[in-house]
Amino acid sequence: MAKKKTETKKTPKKPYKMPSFKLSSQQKLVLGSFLAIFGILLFIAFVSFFFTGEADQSSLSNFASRDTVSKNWLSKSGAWLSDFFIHRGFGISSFIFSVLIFLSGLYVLMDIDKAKLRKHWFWGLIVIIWLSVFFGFFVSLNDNLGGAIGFELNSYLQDYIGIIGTILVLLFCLIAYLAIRFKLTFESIAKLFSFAKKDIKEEFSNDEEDEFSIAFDNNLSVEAEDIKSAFDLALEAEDITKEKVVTKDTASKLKVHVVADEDDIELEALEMKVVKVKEELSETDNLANKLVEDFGQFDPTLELGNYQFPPLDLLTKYDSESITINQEELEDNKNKIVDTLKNYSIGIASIKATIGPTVTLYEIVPDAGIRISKIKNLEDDIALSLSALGIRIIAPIPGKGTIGIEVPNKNATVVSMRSVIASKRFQSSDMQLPIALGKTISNETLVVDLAKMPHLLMAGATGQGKSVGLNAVLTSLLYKKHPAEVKFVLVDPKKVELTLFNKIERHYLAKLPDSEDAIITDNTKVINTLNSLCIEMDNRYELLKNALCRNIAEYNVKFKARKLNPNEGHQFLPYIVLVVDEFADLIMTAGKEVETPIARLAQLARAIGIHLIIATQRPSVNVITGIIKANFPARIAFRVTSKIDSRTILDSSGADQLIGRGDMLFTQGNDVTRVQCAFIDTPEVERLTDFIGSQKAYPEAYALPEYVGEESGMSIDIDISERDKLFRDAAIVIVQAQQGSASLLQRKLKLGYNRAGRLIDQLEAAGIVGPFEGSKARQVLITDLTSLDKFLENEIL
Ligand SMILES: Nc1ncnc2c1ncn2[C@@H]1O[C@H](COP(=O)(O)OP(=O)(O)OP(=O)(O)O)[C@@H](O)[C@H]1O
Repeated sequence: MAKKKTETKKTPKKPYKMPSFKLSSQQKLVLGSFLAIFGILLFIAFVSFFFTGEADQSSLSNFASRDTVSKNWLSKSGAWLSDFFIHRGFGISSFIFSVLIFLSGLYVLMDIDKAKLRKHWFWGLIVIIWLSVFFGFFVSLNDNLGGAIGFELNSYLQDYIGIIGTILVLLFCLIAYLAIRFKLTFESIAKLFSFAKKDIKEEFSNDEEDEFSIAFDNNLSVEAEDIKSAFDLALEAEDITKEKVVTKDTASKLKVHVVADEDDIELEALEMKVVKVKEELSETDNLANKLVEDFGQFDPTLELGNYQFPPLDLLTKYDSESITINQEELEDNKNKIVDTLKNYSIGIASIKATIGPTVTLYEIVPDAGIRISKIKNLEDDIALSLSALGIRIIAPIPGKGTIGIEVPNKNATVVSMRSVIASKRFQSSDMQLPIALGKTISNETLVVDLAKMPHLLMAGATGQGKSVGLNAVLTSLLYKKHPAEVKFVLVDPKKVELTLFNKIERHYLAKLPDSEDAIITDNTKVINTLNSLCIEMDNRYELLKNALCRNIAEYNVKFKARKLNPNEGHQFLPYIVLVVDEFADLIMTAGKEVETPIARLAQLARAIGIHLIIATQRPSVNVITGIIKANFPARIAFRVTSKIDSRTILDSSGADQLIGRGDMLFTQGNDVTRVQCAFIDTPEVERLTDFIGSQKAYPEAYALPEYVGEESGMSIDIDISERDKLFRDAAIVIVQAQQGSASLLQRKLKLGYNRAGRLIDQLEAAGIVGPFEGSKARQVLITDLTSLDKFLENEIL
């Protein structure tokens, strides 16, 4: 058993990745034209060699001397190269080299998929060798036909298998080549010979019957009618269901053997071979393979092919970055912890310190028999004795069997954005949406995948590092993702926090088609954007459904492999990250109208690549509601002022004991990790957005689907005859209460939300209530019941 366990623990070896050599467009132009021209030069030199080769023999030995003259059209170099390739190499087949080199140049110039080029080289080399061995037979005619290599290989083969053997080996190679390269089969050769036979058969069959190939026994001619009915009979006998459509293709492969008696034309036996129809799917597959072969995989980054990812230098290196170990402080804290615990008669078996960027973790193993809850209760006493804020006791540390006491360092170190972006963990991560959040207490960079979270909730009191945290998230994505791969929808009611990202509007932002600003600062517009995202979500689900994919990653892989037809609406789908700063403000002003689409997106959008990040400085239960919490398992808590706030965010206390300035607790649903958030200052964000913004961009920001909201003043035309039966009652309720709200109708008429909503729409169309006004109830346009009666009577007239 034990052995088994150790075996399973072995970490799998990482597959070796080939280094990729990506050439810039300029390099491609230089290399491509060099190869193409070199190919042409070789060709000219080779042609010339057959006229001037003999005369140039003597010049070859004096290549270095300037006085030696060569007759080759490309002079001494031409003479030398053609002697090397033709005379000493592969003979006449060396011409293929010049073609292959020229072709390579074209492939590089036009940036065509290299897989096809490799194929050309592979088969080209095989043909070169075969031809030179073949021409080796004719060395007596001209030794340049097969070249030295062809001659040597030929005579080598002859020494071992003789002339006949060599010819047969060459013949076999030729057949193998034709079979593999041109998919030649024995049947296709046989087909060539069967044309004459077919002509004879056609005499016995009319138009329909030439779909069958018929073999007659006893050379008997059977009427076409009979054959057809026999065929039908056979279909019935074999109980082939009607749905099985036998295509013309299949039918042509059907063979009906009819055995008939000499005097009687009755059919005795019927043998039928049904060839299965090829699945339609594999046909698109083959087409896709061919497309990929011809054009390579679809590259979504092609439109901004020259886009340069931001360099690390844009981010600042801070002086106080490296952790300095203050031995005195460590010793002092240790003594205080030990003494305090001793005062409560808690003995310690061992103590260990791990120094993090902002806090040091003291891990203690208490003496046997000590209750853990006893230590946990001493939190305040230990804090008092250490005279420090932000002490957190983790009892026990999950998975370790020790008790942790986190004590803030006197001099906290800054975790720079630069250091986390430069970390190997971030650079080599192959996550879909990697985010470098900061450093853990053991000083390791914490990199998480937003796509897996799948949404993130950030909360904390004001001034504790939320905005910096949001910037860190956005920066991580900007450093790792191409503009084609991710789009942001930014909502910033504070109007100042995210403005810098305006510069990258046409690279990375998404917006509604008719809106001017990509960053949404107006709360009423947020509702439109959220609803538009819901439409985008529904559209994407439709695309995924049609493509038979379960998630966006699968879909994009399929699209890149050219298995999805853009004419059917398929397109490469970028991830969409919705960032809402100050969520509380939104909920306060728009309430349900915001919560409903947010909840819908949070529940459903994970598979189709829409991820939400919402930040709030007011972590109260009416902002972070149950529905929001249920859909945001990944949460970040910066410092908050009360235990209740901490519980609201994390479902546990702890955030109230943080020290601020980016000190945070992160959870993805289970363990809570203390992390020092990476710090990025406004000038750094500015440099970053300037760098990206100065590059070539898309003509427009990514367009979200249009959403026509109720508040857009669109008049709803509803036919009187289509009105709800309760229309009159609803109108009376509304006019009596002088309050146009759907919830009032729900209560008074005991209706569901949808029906009440429809009634309000109809009342608006009739002109009884005014248009939608955000969170306020609609205005009632009719003042009393008498006017209402008159109004409705006039309507009927
Ligand atoms: N990760 C960090 N490392 C060091 N200092 C930080 C960090 N994060 C924030 N700070 C400090 O805290 C200050 C406030 O941060 P920030 O503006 O992000 O707070 P906030 O929570 O967004 O506040 P508000 O809600 O008022 O916008 C920053 O100016 C910075 O000095």
